[in-house]
Amino acid sequence: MLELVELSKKFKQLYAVKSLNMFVERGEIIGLLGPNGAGKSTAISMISSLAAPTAGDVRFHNKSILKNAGEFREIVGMVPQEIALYTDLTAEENLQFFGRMYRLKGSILKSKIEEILHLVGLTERRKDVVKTFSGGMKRRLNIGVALLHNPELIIMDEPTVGIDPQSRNYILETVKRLNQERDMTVIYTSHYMEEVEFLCDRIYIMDQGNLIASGTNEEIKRILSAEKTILIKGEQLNDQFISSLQEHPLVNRITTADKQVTLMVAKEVSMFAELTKLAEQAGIDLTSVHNKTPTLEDVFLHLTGRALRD
Ligand SMILES: Nc1ncnc2c1ncn2[C@@H]1O[C@H](COP(=O)(O)OP(=O)(O)OP(=O)(O)O)[C@@H](O)[C@H]1O
Repeated sequence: MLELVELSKKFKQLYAVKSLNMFVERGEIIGLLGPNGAGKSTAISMISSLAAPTAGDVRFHNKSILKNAGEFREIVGMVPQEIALYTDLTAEENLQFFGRMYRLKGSILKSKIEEILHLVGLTERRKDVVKTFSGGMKRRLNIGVALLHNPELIIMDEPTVGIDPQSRNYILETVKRLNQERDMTVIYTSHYMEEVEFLCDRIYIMDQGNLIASGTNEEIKRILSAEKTILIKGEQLNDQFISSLQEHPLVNRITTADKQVTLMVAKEVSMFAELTKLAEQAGIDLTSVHNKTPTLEDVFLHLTGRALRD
């Protein structure tokens, strides 16, 4: 359905996106995962024909969208990171306004608005002006606007950043429903790996403009088949303990967070006795040590040596 071919965008000396290849089949939910600045927004601005590539092509049903941007916009819905709504208008008035821009009118527009208000859970707040809405409600309405013209493909740029957990769950469930009930194809960007794990059939992981891994959840996690992750918890994990692990020959990688340390070691390595000894030497108590099921976050750490949320 959609194919990116060696797609690149350069800003002065910096490649925001470098030679990105990607394909999307009809009915898939594709995740584009990466930390801030990875190039996700730049990639989807090119996909939605809002920005011109420096090199490469975007093909939709085998046709370059670079030459057919107008036609392509009719079949794609874009949910930008920034909220694009009129805050002095009500939810319903916003939908009417954007609906007319898509040349919808009369009873068709009316029933479409009913359907969308219901879909994004805002029927009861339809008459309220948008400036009284929470961040999550604004984002839900923003998604509604992108769905007005029945797009075949919807592209969402980090739609859950900075909103309350309830709205976040609502949005995730709505995306799933759109996909399952209406066979909508979705490209979903995020730096939350758990969202992408929950939603997506296939995932592309980007870092600093480059594609560093792609595949299904399981395929990507198989990258870690030679390693395992150990999660260590303790009340006072001091500098001595952490540096003894950083310098340890059996430890491939380490990340630290409040009261916990995560190690990546070769699959066959058992660190238990070693950890007890190092804790004793550092004069601390460990509250728990256990092997962790790998996550996409671990894959990212493995591939880049940095945490996804740095
Ligand atoms: N218009 C621009 N001019 C110059 N540099 C830009 C421009 N837009 C993006 N960049 C740079 O390109 C890189 C990729 O940015 P982009 O916004 O695509 O990343 P992202 O993965 O979407 O991150 P975020 O989650 O913060 O939106 C960054 O280094 C950014 O500073």
